[in-house]
Order: sequence, then structure tokens, then C-alpha cells
Amino acid sequence: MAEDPRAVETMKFKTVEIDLNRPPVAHLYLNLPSRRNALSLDSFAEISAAISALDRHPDVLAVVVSGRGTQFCSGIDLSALETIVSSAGSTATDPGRSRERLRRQILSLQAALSAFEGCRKPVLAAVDGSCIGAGVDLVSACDLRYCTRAASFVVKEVDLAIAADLGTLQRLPRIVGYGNAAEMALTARSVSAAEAKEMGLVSRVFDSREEMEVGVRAIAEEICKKSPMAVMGTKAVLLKSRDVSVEQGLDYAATWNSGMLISDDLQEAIKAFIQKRKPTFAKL
Ligand SMILES: CC/C=C\C=C\CC(=O)SCCNC(=O)CCNC(=O)[C@H](O)C(C)(C)COP(=O)(O)OP(=O)(O)OC[C@H]1O[C@@H](n2cnc3c(N)ncnc32)[C@H](O)[C@@H]1OP(=O)(O)O
Repeated sequence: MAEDPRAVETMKFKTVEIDLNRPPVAHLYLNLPSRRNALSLDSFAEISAAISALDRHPDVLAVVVSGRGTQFCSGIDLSALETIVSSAGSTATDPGRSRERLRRQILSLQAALSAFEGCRKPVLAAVDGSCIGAGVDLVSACDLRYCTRAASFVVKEVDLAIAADLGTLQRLPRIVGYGNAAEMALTARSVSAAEAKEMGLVSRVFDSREEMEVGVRAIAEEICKKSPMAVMGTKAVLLKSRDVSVEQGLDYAATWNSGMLISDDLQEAIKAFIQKRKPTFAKL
């Protein structure tokens, strides 16, 4: 049976909250403020389910992600981390099989955060307060990042004797450059909002959370006025091109557009220009 594209409207979540009141922008909140939005195993599953459902929702064209409470995200829930690691260390089973289970568990956590990248619609992270460990994995998988003056970013894993494994080491160097990413990951030092802006980790720093909420929503709404086909294509081609040679990226862009340029949106954009009016596009 085909999945209901509006299923997200009735989905119940324990660790995230979705605000669909002002389409076409949806707002996904990390919503465990008492634990500073630490990511439990439930959080990973719910983030993945929420983003896939928002991807399918016909009225949603962009998603903003932020945190409820004082901090954006305090990283992986440390008790969940302990559970994951201790169950893998269990001697009750074949060590080979328990390591294989651990590998699959890590892959599944990776997939949950990669859902932001896999979403056809742009995802904008809006960070206030601390963004730590898995929080940095999360924002690195978003398309655009913004923060308040009170925000800070820490690639904390090395302090917990872990090599970060949920995307930071792969995506952050492509956002801030190898040197900046390596320094953040090897020292686990806290990077201020101003520094995050300077190294390109965020596109803009807002004075307050209220200003950020309004400002990031306005940016998302601007993007939503554009052809959804073109926005989706731009995200897909940018991401593909990030990971392959220029030649392969160009080839991908040609193939993509040979499939997509026949959409009504191009005709509408040209007509609107000639008729000196704003274009109107169908949803995705
Ligand atoms: C397979 C491996 C996959 C992924 C690995 C990911 C690695 C990481 O994510 S590394 C990063 C781990 N996180 C941390 O080290 C941060 C820990 N937290 C803090 O440093 C602070 O809580 C803070 C975020 C700076 C916020 O400070 P503050 O506002 O003063 O709040 P607290 O009083 O410290 O915390 C309130 C409450 O929340 C609990 N809590 C905070 N963070 C976590 C967490 N990551 N996991 C579980 N619980 C957390 C904290 O214990 C407090 O609980 P109480 O019961 O109220 O005492």
C-alpha cells in the first residue's frame, strides 16, 4: 500500500516536535530540553522518521531544525552510548557477531543523520547554545547553518576516546576546510559563533534566538518561492558534485537537467520574466 504523504501530521514523537503550522516551511525541534537535547536511540529513530515524512509531505518545501530549551544539542545521550558499547562488549555471544551488530548499529545512527542530506528539500539548521558531538554531526548533514551569538560548536568525541563516526569527519572538512575541521576534531575545543562564521560553518550569526527564528524562516520562505524542481536539483547536484571530480559532477548535472528541464517550471519562469510578474510553481 502507498504511504500516506501527510502521515507526519498524525505521527507521535517523544524526542522531537514538528511544527507544520506555517507551510511551506516545516520546523523540526529537538525536544528533550531537560537533557539538553541529548540524542537517545529514540531520537535517532524519530529524526529519521520525521525527516522522511517531511520529505513526502506535499505542502512542505523546506525544513528548519532547532532545539527546544537552552542548548541546541548536547551530543549523543551518554547512557545510550554506554548501552551501545556495553552490549557490543558482551561475552555472551560470538565476538565477531557482536562486533558486526555494533557496526550495523553505527551505520543505522549514521543513516538517521544522513536523512537530512537525503531529504529532497533544503534543511536549515538554526543553532542557539551548545552544539556538541553528535550535534555537529547533525548540523554538518544540513544544507545551511545559522546560529546566535550565544552558540558554540564542539567536536567533542576525541575527549570521550571516540573517533567521530556519524558524519562530522566526512562532511565538516568540506564545509570549513580540512585544517579547521582537523583542528576542531583533534582538540575538541569550543568554537564560538564568530569563529564559526569566519570559517564558514554558519552563514550568518543572529543577535538573539528570536531574531534567528524570524531570520532563518525568512530565508527558508525565500527559497520556497523558487521552483521546487530547481531547488531539489540544486541540492542533489551540489551534494553529488561535493563528492566526485568536476568532470563527474558536470556529467551528473547534464544527466539531471536532461531529465528535469522538461518540467513546467522552466516555461513558467521564462513567461513570468517576460510578463514582468512573479512566477508561481506547483508543489513537488
Ligand atoms: C557510536 C557512537 C556514536 C555517536 C557518538 C557521539 C559522540 C558525542 O556526541 S560526544 C559528545 C557527548 N556530549 C557531551 O560530552 C556533552 C555533555 N553535556 C554537557 O557538557 C552539558 O550538559 C552542556 C550541554 C554543556 C549543558 O550544560 P548545562 O546547561 O549546565 O546542563 P547540565 O546541568 O550539564 O545538564 C542538564 C541535564 O542534562 C543531562 N545531559 C546533558 N548532556 C547529556 C548527554 N549528552 N547525555 C545524557 N545526559 C545529558 C545532564 O546529565 C543533566 O541531567 P540531570 O539529571 O539534570 O543532572
